[in-house]
Amino acid sequence: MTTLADERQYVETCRAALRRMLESACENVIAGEGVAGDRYSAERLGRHLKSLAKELGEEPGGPPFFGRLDFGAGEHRGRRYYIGRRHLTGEHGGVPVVIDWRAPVSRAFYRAGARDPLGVTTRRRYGWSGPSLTGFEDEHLGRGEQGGGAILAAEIERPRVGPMRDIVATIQPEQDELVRGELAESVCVQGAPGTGKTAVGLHRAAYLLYAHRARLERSGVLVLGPNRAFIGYIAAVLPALGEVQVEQTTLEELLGGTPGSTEAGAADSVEAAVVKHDARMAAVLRRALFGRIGKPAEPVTVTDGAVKWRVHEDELRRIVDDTRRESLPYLTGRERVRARIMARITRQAELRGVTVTAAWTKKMGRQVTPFLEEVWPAVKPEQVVFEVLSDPGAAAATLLDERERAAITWPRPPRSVRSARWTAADMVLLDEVAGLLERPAGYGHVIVDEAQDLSPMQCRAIARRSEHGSLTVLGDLAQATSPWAARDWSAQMAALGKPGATTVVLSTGFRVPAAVVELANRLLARLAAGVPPTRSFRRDGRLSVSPVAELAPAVVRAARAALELEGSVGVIAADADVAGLRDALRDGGLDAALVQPGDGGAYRRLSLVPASAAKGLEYDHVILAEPAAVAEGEPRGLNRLYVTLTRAVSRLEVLHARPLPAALIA
Ligand SMILES: Nc1ncnc2c1ncn2[C@@H]1O[C@H](COP(=O)(O)OP(=O)(O)OP(=O)(O)O)[C@@H](O)[C@H]1O
Repeated sequence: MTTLADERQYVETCRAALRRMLESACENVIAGEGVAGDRYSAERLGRHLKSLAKELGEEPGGPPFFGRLDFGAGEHRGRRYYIGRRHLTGEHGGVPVVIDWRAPVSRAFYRAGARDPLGVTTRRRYGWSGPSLTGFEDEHLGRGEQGGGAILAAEIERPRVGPMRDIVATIQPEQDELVRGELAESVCVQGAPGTGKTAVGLHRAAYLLYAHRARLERSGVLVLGPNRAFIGYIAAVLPALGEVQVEQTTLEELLGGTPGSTEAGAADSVEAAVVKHDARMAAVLRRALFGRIGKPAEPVTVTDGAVKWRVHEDELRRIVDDTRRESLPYLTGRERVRARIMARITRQAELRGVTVTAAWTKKMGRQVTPFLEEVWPAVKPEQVVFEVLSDPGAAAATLLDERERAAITWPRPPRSVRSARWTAADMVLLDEVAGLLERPAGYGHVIVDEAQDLSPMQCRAIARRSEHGSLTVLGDLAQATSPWAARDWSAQMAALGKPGATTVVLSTGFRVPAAVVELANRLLARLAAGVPPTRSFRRDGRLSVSPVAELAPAVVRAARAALELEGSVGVIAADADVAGLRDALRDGGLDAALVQPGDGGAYRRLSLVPASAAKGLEYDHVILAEPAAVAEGEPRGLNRLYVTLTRAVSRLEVLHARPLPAALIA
């Protein structure tokens, strides 16, 4: 047994360890900069040490640990470990004073229970107020006692005041199993709102980088979210865990679009977008690209000045046909044809006694280019998509019906490729062609959030980048709002290139209070998503549903009252109602940040959120203005309503001037 005073003393030991690590990292930066040897490794070492020094320097006041394990049996019998966000090295590089939460021994902190204590006699959790240790709670697992006490509940129920934070202190066993899953295994997580899918995905990235650092630093880890606002919300979690090398972006940006550019630029009709996102477009584009390959009709002749060498058209036809059958990327195939022609020419030259040098081969190879341009022409993705959207006739015949072909045809084709304005769906088509031309560089691991909304063509873009890596796919079929959304996970995982991947269901919610969950669950039957209802971990929270005479003044009053309380406030409304509410809030003297999908946004206590941008976000207090308008706003309006009902952490206030949607009335 240790007292609070002992534990506070240990905090000082940890802070001293942190200071020592910082000093030695700074010294090493200086030493590292003077390292002899090659400049590349000196620079790399310097960069690594500098970022370590910066990281350490940024966290001197933070809690150095959040838990403790006392082992009474097994490999660690008689040992005590403090668990924190990072290893803190002991004096003279001795036993660490704090163990990283990702280390193998820390697993017991998350998984041990009274039924299977994993050798742990006591698990201790600490409560902190800023940098000060305020208390602790013990579970004597060895004596069969288990129960998340007040500290655990307080951490899960604390008001949200800024962007998303890490959950390392309170990861639950079913979440931990996913976080520490094998790198090679792709997994799909179906989870109700607030079950921690996003949190699990981010912590999994941090865990994998710890467990497979060398490999993943080379191949890369990518986190894909639905929009910029969401990425802005989650962006600080991984850096807070010491991981700054994970690329976090939206699919749109990954494929070369700039945030929000498509809203400002060209847009598709729903009909056109639905066809462009259909898997058959992959076959259309393949045909449009590979249809360029022609039949050789004349021999290839090259000369070194003295002698002419020739490859006959029959031979050329065989080369082209054989290469086509190999199903290589288009440009690789083109170079393979060149190499095979050159092999024939080289053999002839050698038989004639010519000494074949690299310069000779290069010179002859260049003379094959006109033939290739004729028979296997180089092309850019823009050219292929331009042709298909100008006239899908030949490429789409038999693949798309007449109406579908008409839907994707440009009403007024741009004069040239260069003047074309591409829509978001076109960017996916361009990426498909780029992938047919050359294989893109992939990632070691890709984490895909809100994956239920991905189209078959978007899935292919991700599959191309994770062909040799693995995937963590996170989503909720009940929150599917796109016209092409997934209906079941096995098909979606197959589209993502990982057929047969396991699907794990999470159903305990950590965000939404029980009363709010009960209201949202009423919609589930109507959504026919085949997912189980959520159970809430939380017993706190408040729900009110109030009819009002006039919406805007009621929203302003509610927002003003909510700002008196602690935590963030989000006003969520149908997209069409946002402009009016914005004016009303401004006239009422309230400064609300407008959340836009394409914009990472600055954090303010009061946010105004169009329903279409609410996915993945959360606010302590949510004012949902006119649910009927949200439900009517789009074909999958009830799914959208389900999303908006599940954004509240502590309080949901539903205000309606019109009758509530029938599906919401029990
Ligand atoms: N084990 C946990 N301990 C503390 N907080 C948790 C835990 N798991 C999840 N949370 C919190 O619950 C909230 C919801 O988590 P998260 O956003 O990851 O859920 P989600 O399943 O992605 O939700 P949605 O489907 O609505 O996007 C977050 O604030 C997260 O920090």
